[in-house]
Amino acid sequence: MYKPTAPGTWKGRVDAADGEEGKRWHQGIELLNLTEETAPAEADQAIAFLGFCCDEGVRRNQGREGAVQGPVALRQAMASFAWHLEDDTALFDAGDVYCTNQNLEEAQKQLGKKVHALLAHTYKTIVLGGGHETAYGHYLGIKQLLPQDKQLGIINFDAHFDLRSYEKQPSSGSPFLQIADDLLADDREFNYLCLGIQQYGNTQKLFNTAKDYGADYVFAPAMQVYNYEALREKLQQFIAMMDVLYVSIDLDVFAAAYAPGVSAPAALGIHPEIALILLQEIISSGKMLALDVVELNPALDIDNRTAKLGASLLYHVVQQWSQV
Ligand SMILES: N=CN[C@@H](CCC(=O)O)C(=O)O
Ligand SMILES: [Mn+2]
Ligand SMILES: [Mn+2]
Repeated sequence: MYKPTAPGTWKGRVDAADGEEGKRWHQGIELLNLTEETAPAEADQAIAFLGFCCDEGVRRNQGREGAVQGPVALRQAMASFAWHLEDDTALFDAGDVYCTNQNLEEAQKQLGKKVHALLAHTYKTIVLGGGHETAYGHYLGIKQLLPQDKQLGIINFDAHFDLRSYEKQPSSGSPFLQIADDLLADDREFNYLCLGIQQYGNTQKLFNTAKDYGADYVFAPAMQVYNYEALREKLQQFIAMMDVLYVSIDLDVFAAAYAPGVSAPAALGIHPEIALILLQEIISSGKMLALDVVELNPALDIDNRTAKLGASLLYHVVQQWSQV
């Protein structure tokens, strides 16, 4: 269910004549094997990628399968990024958790264990999905690190609430209701802010569930750069009440022109620019503990456009997160 990344996986352009100045991510990233006892991160700033290779959530949610290839495509899209990280920063690839035999529940538990191993050893964790069922596994790892008196804030860039019932079975449509119920059972608050919601993409039932659980949200049409001050204000108010933030980026929040490679593309989805600006706000708070990028379906992508968008957002996340 877990495999470390094989040497040679990260490959790309080499500017040999430029020496250290020509360095790219594939030449700087270090492989981390989580089957062995995890050692504390030695670098001041250690950022680790962990893949969740899973189609089962999307399959159960009547979606279009292919998210299992998400981590592979995101790594490829990141490999040739120019290296501009400070000397105190180290970048790691901690391998992949696989969903086997359609056993989503077990795969999520395994993901939680690996996330916990990374966070407990001071790695800043970035999970590469997988469908949005990735979020519940990610959360299972985060919650073990969360002191009882700390408020967890969840910020989800998504066209969808993903608050579907999991009574029959969990899926990519249910992770945030699972998280909510888990937090509430533990006498904690469910603080959930969804950015980029499509009214046409969520039934009345989902809006009612969002209301019942006190979820806050911004509709996709309001996610515009001209509306930045109002968005910033809302975000800052949310962040101010939280101690720790978990951020999830569902690539289907973006307009299909930018993100065709997802199970449920949004023709009127948001522009990447506003997400980038808001991500910068979030990271600069210094409260972000973990982040994931989910729902990339490389089989439906066009010229790796969606993979490159996810990867480029991660470039900026890594660049900024390593400095806070
Ligand atoms: N991960 C969640 N996905 C959406 C899919 C919507 C659709 O297929 O149209 C959801 O469940 O709401
Ligand atoms: Mn989602
Ligand atoms: Mn979505």
